[in-house]
Amino acid sequence: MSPVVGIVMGSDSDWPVMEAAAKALDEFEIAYEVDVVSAHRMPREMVAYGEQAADRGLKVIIAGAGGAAHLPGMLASVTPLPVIGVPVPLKYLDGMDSLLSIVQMPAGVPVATVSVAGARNAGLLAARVLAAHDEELLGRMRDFQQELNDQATEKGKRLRAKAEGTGGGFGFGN
Ligand SMILES: Nc1c(C(=O)O)ncn1[C@@H]1O[C@H](COP(=O)(O)O)[C@@H](O)[C@H]1O
Repeated sequence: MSPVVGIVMGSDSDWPVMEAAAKALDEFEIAYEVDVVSAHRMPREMVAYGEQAADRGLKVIIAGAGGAAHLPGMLASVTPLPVIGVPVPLKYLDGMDSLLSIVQMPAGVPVATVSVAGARNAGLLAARVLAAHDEELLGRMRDFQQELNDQATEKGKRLRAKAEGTGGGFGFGN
């Protein structure tokens, strides 16, 4: 299967965070590619990647970067595809620098920014974008959401049982 999602990052040091996006796509059996593409360190290659992405068959780009994280925004400026930005936290500033570098895009150049280190949600959001035009994938996303619902309900049940054991505990669910 040829990749429909491009997962790119400013450095291979971002992979421990970005891996969660790949895992989410694996769960939905969505084909993706992974690469290092840095706006700062390899600007010409970055522009080429963004310009060619749609013609190569990609439908969504997930771009993660840390610090002065210009990669997601720069990619969004050269591709018509949806770009999801992942702020990668570095040693200093707890990812606030990455978040603010990605989230405040000028009007006309959107980047869908997820939370700091929120690569799993980036993968899930990419799956939802693809599911909008894919009934089968949409069904799997619904199943996934039901599973989340069931898990949360189960957690509530366990918590109430535990609280009842200590003399307290009540809830609206049964
Ligand atoms: N933010 C960017 C960009 C960019 O935005 O083009 N290129 C690399 N980087 C970031 O620099 C950090 C440190 O990289 P190194 O670990 O290679 O020194 C990484 O988080 C990377 O995403």
